[in-house]
Amino acid sequence: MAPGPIIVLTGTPGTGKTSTAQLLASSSSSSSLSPPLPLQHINVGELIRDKALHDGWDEEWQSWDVNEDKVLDELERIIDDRPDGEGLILDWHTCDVYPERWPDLVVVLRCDHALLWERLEKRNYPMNKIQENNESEIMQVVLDEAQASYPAEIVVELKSETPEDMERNVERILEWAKVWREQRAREAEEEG
Ligand SMILES: Nc1ncnc2c1ncn2[C@@H]1O[C@H](COP(=O)(O)OP(=O)(O)OP(=O)(O)O)[C@@H](O)[C@H]1O
Repeated sequence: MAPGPIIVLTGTPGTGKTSTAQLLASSSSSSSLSPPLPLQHINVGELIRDKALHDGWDEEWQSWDVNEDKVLDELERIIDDRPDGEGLILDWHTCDVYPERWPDLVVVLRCDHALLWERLEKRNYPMNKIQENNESEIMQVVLDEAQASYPAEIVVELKSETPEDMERNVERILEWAKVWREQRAREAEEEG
């Protein structure tokens, strides 16, 4: 069986990547598709912390000083070693570090900036980080980054402000994955 799709799920911190990726992964494994199309959730931020893919802790920004080469090597291992038929969801607040050939779909989650401010405040983010992320969301930095890094036809922007938005987004991505697999199977058949 061919490998499943690589879905880059990105957006400003707090837009809902991890919540969406968790729902997407669990919905994909419980869906009635035959054969199944499981999507494994990779929380890249957690991977960086757990596997020390960084060069230390930045006190001012309260974040890891990410070592991109180590991150890419680790992700490449995960991509190569995944079981046949399994897709991946790469959940991270940045997306331009991946090689262009990796993603089959790039989803950029968007959220009203006032709502984002509240979400980050609830998480006790330091003020400089709340402000930076808020400005970044207003200026659509992550969307611009995605559009500059990947072909327009694979980049989609989805609103993620309510639980209903999240459910709708998960349904849309699952539907996309199903069609993506059907197209791949047709192409493989044509190639003989
Ligand atoms: N669509 C949504 N509707 C309502 N609440 C949401 C939605 N998406 C996320 N949230 C809430 O916003 C907060 C941040 O969500 P989440 O951790 O998924 O964001 P994130 O983009 O992964 O953040 P980070 O990049 O910092 O990991 C959580 O409390 C979550 O429950």
